[in-house]
Amino acid sequence: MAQSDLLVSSWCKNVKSLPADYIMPPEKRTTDFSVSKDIPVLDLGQEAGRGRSALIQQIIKAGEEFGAFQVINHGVSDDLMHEAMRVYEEFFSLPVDDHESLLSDDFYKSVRLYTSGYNYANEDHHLWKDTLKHPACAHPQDEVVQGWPDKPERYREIITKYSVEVRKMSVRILDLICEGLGLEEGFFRGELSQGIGMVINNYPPCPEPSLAMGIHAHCDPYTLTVIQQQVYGLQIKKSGKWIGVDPLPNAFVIMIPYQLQIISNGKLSSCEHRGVTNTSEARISVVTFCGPSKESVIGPAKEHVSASNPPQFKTYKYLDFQMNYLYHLSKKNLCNETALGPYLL
Ligand SMILES: O=C(O)CCC(=O)C(=O)O
Ligand SMILES: [Fe+2]
Repeated sequence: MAQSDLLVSSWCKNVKSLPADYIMPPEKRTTDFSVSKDIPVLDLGQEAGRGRSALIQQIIKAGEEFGAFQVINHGVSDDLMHEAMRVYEEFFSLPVDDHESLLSDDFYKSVRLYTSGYNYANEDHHLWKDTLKHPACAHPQDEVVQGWPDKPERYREIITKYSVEVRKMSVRILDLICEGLGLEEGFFRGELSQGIGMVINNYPPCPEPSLAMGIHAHCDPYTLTVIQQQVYGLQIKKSGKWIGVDPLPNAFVIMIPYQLQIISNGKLSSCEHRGVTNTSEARISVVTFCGPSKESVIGPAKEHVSASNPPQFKTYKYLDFQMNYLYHLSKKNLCNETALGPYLL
């Protein structure tokens, strides 16, 4: 079948029940769709005034307890967030012919539109989503923009602005985390946050959400994950229980990925998360991340290791971590044991 015919968005309107290969086995289904107000909502505006040290404490506490928090007053304008979401709504509504050049089943391609998970051909059960991924840009002049979609017409203009602004906010949050963890100033600037990218997921309305899955439970491999959403669907796991993240207008969800857990020697928890679908509204999640460059050497920071607090993780090259992560993702057995196991001491 042509790649374009596989996109969920190209055929989902014609089905009233879930095709057999989208029905998850019972252990992979989700029965809990409740939204929680517990996940901390932090006001980044406090940074400018006397609230800075309180903000840092709130970030570290949320990172320890939830591995995630939401931010408001973060410096990215409401208009730009709105425009970016509009661009993605338009992108995923384009006729499939306009997507032809982006569609690919080669998971090594840096710019790629694909359906379901990382490796469709190898899946027993498909995910109810289509995904676009590409590198992000840190400056308006970055050449990566030339490889991005050129439709809708405003794509490159709006997403360049968005990517630059979200990157600024991410570096700001990483600086606050750096201070909260007592690391050397600028610890995360440079190679630990140089690998930057965007993943945009489109989950069309689904006839049977309790049998389907949007995205399986996982932790991200990166240094920091930023998510924009306006429809409910993101859930995080806390103390063994799944809780839904309330989609607040103009807020970003910030998630702690594996590298922050490892660098902080387990003080911060990486956030296990998954995506569920709903019957009535398409959901788009705009994920912007920063990760280490391939050659970065990573391990618990010296400030978090002592005789009474021995290192929990080995020191490794990020490329090695990433390859191991992708290997298990493609083998359908990605979980904390397989992603972190080889790096545990
Ligand atoms: O759709 C979401 O909110 C989560 C997406 C996600 O976890 C990912 O793309 O890694
Ligand atoms: Fe994720």
